[in-house]
Amino acid sequence: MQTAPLKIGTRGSPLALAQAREVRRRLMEAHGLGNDAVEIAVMSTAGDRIQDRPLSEVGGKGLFTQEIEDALRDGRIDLAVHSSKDMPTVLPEGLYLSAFLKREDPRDAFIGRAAPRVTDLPVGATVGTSSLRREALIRRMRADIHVVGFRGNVETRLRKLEEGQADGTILAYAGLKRLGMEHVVTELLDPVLFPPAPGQGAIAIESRVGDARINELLAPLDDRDTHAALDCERAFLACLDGSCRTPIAGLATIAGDRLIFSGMILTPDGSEAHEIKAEGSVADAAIIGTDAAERVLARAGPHFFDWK
Ligand SMILES: NCc1[nH]cc(CCC(=O)O)c1CC(=O)O
Repeated sequence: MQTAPLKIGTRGSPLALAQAREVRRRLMEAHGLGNDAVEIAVMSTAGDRIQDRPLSEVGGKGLFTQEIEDALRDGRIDLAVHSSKDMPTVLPEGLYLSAFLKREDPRDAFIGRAAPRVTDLPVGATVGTSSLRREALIRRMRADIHVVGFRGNVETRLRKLEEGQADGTILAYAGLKRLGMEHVVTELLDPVLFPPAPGQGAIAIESRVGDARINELLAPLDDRDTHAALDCERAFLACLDGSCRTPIAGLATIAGDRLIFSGMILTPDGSEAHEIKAEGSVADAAIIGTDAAERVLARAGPHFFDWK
């Protein structure tokens, strides 16, 4: 019997396509499927069309997912591939993140034009980024640095850097690696000083709750450690602030059955930062994240959000 091909929905940026192809390859490999058994459907989202304003101003993370999630709910696609980092903490009714591929290096990378390392940049140098977290972290390291807005996909941001629109930029090392562009990196940033965004470096697969056929096909792609780390990081994020308006960092690592989490919240100018560490059993991943969020909020105190 001929069954219909599996349809993977994705955005059309080179990074999104590389991630969708990775999932397609893994699905074919896990189940011995032929070339025409898995198709990739490219979709445009509002987030791809709005290029001129920071996303934190136009309405946040759902902008990159809504059109794809509509197609998933309608059955036009069977699964959607996303960067975990771009996923809202609350998903539409009936959809869930059913699998996470083994995480790539979660660190941020500095790409310097004026100097290879952040600490060597001249006084008053400019760094291009539209991420509130990267802006706050870089200003925490170097309050003299000026941040200029850098939107667009990875290639666009590197072109802006090349054109001299900034002295350096910061991108996820994972994305550069997936694009085969890790050679542009001039410094890998220490995750203690420069902690990544929750979910950074992990590819998430979204599917329909109760779609047994698809969810069984996805099960062998799911990496247990990455899944636990993401449960913890996303619980931390969900408890702190669903929106993109607060600089938030968080990274969980797994050692056997132990989960070690480190999180941070900052004011947008980096003048105030509050760190939190937590550890526990992998089985309690989400509880550890929620608990860390409650503790970091208590530590920050009621005036932390005064800048809002
Ligand atoms: N918001 C864009 C985005 N979403 C995921 C990645 C990188 C890949 C990843 O974190 O898995 C990027 C680009 C970047 O931050 O450099």
